[in-house]
Amino acid sequence: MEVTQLPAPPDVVRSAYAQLVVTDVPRARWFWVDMLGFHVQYEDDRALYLRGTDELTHHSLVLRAGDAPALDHLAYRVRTPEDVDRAEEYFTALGCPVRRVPAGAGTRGIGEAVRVVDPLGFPVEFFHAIDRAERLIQRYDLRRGAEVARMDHFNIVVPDIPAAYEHYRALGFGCSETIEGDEHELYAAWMFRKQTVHDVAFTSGAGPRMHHVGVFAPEAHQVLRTADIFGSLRAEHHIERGPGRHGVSNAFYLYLRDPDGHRVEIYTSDYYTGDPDHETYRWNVHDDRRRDFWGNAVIESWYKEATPVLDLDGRPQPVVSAALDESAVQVGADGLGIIPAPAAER
Ligand SMILES: O=S(=O)(O)c1ccc(O)c(O)c1
Ligand SMILES: [Ca+2]
Ligand SMILES: [Fe+2]
Repeated sequence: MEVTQLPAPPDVVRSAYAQLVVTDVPRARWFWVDMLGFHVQYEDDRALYLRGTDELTHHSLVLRAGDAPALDHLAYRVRTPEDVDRAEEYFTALGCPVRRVPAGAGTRGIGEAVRVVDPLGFPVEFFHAIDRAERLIQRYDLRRGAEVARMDHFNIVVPDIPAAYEHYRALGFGCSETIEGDEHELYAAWMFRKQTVHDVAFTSGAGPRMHHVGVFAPEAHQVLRTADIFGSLRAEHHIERGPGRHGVSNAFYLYLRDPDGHRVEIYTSDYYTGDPDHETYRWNVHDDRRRDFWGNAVIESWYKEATPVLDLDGRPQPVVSAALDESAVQVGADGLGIIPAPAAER
């Protein structure tokens, strides 16, 4: 049987923005602007267009009003206007739902774009043109809370990690780290186009669902200060996991849940991955330093809870249950309270 050649994939530069549905815009503004320190590039009573201090383009997060919390779409910036056409051709050839979004007809500040439901069931936009924005990098007088610098990555919940890995490999993403079983079955993977640990990562579970957006803070100090601020304001119930040091990525982290339950990670101090022969670092699922380098337990809600995603017409996508469940793997302190015997002294 003739193997049909897929057209060239779009040249993805980076994970660029997420558009989330929130049920109360003023409450979301308190969390994402007042507490995390995102800058408001544009707002009205139905939506907030936000960006971090280092971001020179219109936004990296859109919060729009809706009846139920959901991911409206993830968006990757592509290198050229022609890559928007390549995205249309590539995902059409894959048999995915594809919709052209003319400049001005979609998300404010974004030019010509293509939206697809990708093979993993996620609503994803590919765009090149985005409005420039005022340089805020050295406006220390405007920094607040977590002092969010930029959007760093998307983490998505998928029932089939190998399928997600193959899809993003075909899009030209590198793989910086994985979590694997004793027979090398894939439990999680971190993949990149920009030269850091990841633009996208996969958590095993019922999907398609969005696990979290990861936002970069300048240093560990901001991560700790964020936890202190939430504590000071009797908002500590928004803290879900951390602060801590990741095994995978080596980043210092804190996970929060926003008023609609959307998960956000305040993340800093990962590493460079830009050399052409960069090698994947592989963790064993039984290594209890993989998710927290100090062995702190991963709270069950972190594995189980995630945000529903919409199709191109705004309808919630049905989810498929996972093949592998990392939280069920009998490992050290991951919520099972079983402290392993000390590893043999090296
Ligand atoms: O918990 S993990 O160390 O696996 C991890 C590493 C990097 C991330 O961005 C993350 O969300 C989770
Ligand atoms: Ca553990
Ligand atoms: Fe993350």
